[in-house]
Order: sequence, then structure tokens, then C-alpha cells
Amino acid sequence: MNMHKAIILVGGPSRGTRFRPLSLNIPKPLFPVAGHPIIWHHLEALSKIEGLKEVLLIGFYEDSIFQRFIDDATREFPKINIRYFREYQSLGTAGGIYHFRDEIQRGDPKQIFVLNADVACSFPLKEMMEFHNTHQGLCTILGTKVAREAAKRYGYLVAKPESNEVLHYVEKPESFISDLISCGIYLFNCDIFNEMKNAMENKQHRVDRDPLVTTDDDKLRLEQDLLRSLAESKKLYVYVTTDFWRQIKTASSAVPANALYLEQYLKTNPDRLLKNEQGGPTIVGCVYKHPTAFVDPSAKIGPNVTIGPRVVVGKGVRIKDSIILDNVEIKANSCILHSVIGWDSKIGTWARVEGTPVTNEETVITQNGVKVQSITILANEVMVKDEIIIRNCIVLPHKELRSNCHNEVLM
Ligand SMILES: Nc1nc2c(ncn2[C@@H]2O[C@H](COP(=O)(O)OP(=O)(O)O[C@H]3O[C@H](CO)[C@@H](O)[C@H](O)[C@@H]3O)[C@@H](O)[C@H]2O)c(=O)[nH]1
Repeated sequence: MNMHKAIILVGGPSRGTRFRPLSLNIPKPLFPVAGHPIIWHHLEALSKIEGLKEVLLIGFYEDSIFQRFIDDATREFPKINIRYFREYQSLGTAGGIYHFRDEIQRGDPKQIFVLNADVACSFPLKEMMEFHNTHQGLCTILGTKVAREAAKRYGYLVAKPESNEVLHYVEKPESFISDLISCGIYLFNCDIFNEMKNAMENKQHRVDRDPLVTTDDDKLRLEQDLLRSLAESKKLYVYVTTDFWRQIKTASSAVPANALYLEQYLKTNPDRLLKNEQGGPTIVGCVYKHPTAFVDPSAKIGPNVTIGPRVVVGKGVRIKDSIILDNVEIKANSCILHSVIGWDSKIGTWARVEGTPVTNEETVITQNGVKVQSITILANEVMVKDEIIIRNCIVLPHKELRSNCHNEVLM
């Protein structure tokens, strides 16, 4: 049987800034969505690929950051060898892959999946593989269609309708090119390492020839330095998914990503979700609760709620479209909507913590001409006193909120 490997591009600390304040406590790839770290969902999908033996996390976080996750995931997915490889500095989306090429090619894998960490997706990896094996490409990208207004944020593809061969690839164009974008999920043949070598050499030649050319130092970018030329040489294909996909860039986008994975559980693993039971809380739609959490039977929860370990939800509490992280206590009759409640936070009685739902994470909500936060985010150890209303705010760690706040960043 052919052996496969996978790489998850986890990036590094400086790139997590848009994920603040949640990334102050945990690196973004490990932030829990639908009860599991973001990249656990990648691993779960990869574990279903027969012959997939190894997953390498490549990034520029400290070595120790992923150790516990790797230990836990290795127990859960025993057939996969999971390791972290650290770039000494950010080498770009292909730089780390090139740097660790010997390790990646060890054992002679037939093909290699490369997955961006910061996406939520149904990961149709088997379908991508079947598609890849029936085409002559060196790489298959997972593609999806997005709204026209989303131009500039993604890598865009123009493909031949009959064969799905990619004719053009443009990274974050200034103007509208196509509604088909790259999901940041790829399947490569190992020949990609020759292409990377050529791309590195071409870069070096450009610098040598013209001293005024400052290429982006030693970074090798999968998108600009490789995919574009793969398209030009007819070696790039796109497998288009109509299933769910979205980026997880900002802290706010964790809430819609959470909803997508919970809805997926409903289809694939409904036993992971809470059900309405006699004597239990009222459950609306998809709700995930960690077994160590307690929810009072008079509470009403859902849809799209994740309740983390050791959380205590009091009498008459209402929670909807939210992520409640470990050790949070929500006292009687409070209401949490469209929010993330950070680790060890405490919400008093009759309090209200509320955000505004967003359909598109980059949609800017303005009020009286001022940009406001959409999802409300409380970082760790925030205390909201009884009867206080917090609406559309970001609250940094260790704050005690004694008065109502709207549309603010509370430091
Ligand atoms: N190891 C490593 N990982 C990196 C580096 N730079 C970024 N990454 C990781 O690579 C992924 C892509 O990150 P960005 O470079 O921020 O690109 P983007 O704006 O997310 O756009 C990419 O993804 C889109 C889909 O989400 C694509 O549409 C787009 O074409 C591009 O591939 C993320 O998981 C990020 O953590 C690096 O130097 N080293």
C-alpha cells in the first residue's frame, strides 16, 4: 500500500496577533473549537486516510508548545506518528517544507498533504486524492467559491471547466479575478521538492543579477513562488468542494467555525452532542459539553454552543452561539450570546454578555461611524459582576467589570 504523509503549517506567535486576546493564553492552532484544538480537526480528517503514517507540524513556535497536544493526539490517533518541526525563523509557507525535505521524504511517501492550520473545513481529503490520482498534475488544491466582495483575501484560481486544470493562480489580487479560491489545502507529489529547489535557485539568481532586487530574504512562499509557476506549466489542478470551509483568522471567527464543526458532528457523530433528556437542560440545535462540565437542568443552551471542561452553568442561564472555555462559572439567570468566554472567567447573576452575529468575519460593523466589535470576547479570568451588560466588547485578561460597557476594547 502507498504511504502518505501530511504537513500542517502552524505558523508562529507573531502571526497570531489578529487572534488576540485569545492567543495571549494559547497558540492559535491549539484554541479549542467544538471541544477540540483547531488542528485536532485536521488530524481527525487525516486519520481517515489509509496509509497515512506521519503528520509533521511545521512552524516557528517554541518546541515545547505542541508537546502536550502531540502526546494526547498520539494516544487518540495511534496509527499516526505526529512530530513538530521548528523553523529557526519564519521561512514562509514553503520554506519550512523545503528546509525539512529530507525528513519529509524519509520512507518515500507517494504523496504529501499540506494543510494550513487556520481553517475550518470538512476536509474532503479522500475525494481530493481520488481526483489527484486521475489527473496528471503535480499538485491538487482544494478550491471553493466565495462571494465577489471577498476578493483580495485569498489565492484565486481560474480553471478549465472541463478538466479543472488551473490556468492562472493569483495570490490576493487587487481586483476581482474569479470567485474560485484556494482553501489552503493541497496534495503534492514528491516532485514538488525539485520545483522548490528551482524556485529557490531562481530567487537567488534574481538577487545576484540585480542588487536592487530585495527578494523576501530566505522566505519561500508556496503561493507566489510555486503555485503560480505550477499553473503556468500545467501541473496544477483544483478539486472544488461545496462542503463547508472558512478561515479562522480573528478571535471572532472561532464562533462561526465552532458552529460549522458542531453541525458536522450532527451529521457524522451525533453522539458527541447533547440531547434533550428528561430532567436535563433544554437543548436547542447543536451543543457540545465536556463531560466534566455541569449545566443546571433549568438552563437553556444552543444552538451552536461549546461548553468546556469544569464549566458550571447556573439556574435559568441562556447561552447561544458561544464558546465557553475551561473553568468558567456562569451564575443564575445570566445570558451569553455570540461570545467567547475565556478560561476561569466568572459571570455574575442576571448579567448579559452579548455580541453581534457575523456571517462574514471581515464584515465591518459600524455604529455612528465607529467600527465596533462583533463577537464579544472575554479573555481569561475576567469577572462580570451581577446585572452588568457587556455588548460588542473585547475584554483583556483579569478585568473586573462593574459597569455596563458597549462597543469597547477594555484593557
Ligand atoms: N511553518 C510556517 N507556517 C507559516 C508561515 N507563514 C504562514 N504560515 C502558516 O501558513 C498558513 C497560511 O498563512 P498566511 O501566510 O497568513 O496566508 P493566508 O492569508 O491565510 O492565505 C493563505 O490561505 C488562504 C486560505 O485560508 C489561501 O486562499 C491563500 O492563497 C493562502 O494560501 C497559516 O496556517 C499560517 O499559520 C511560515 O513562515 N512558516
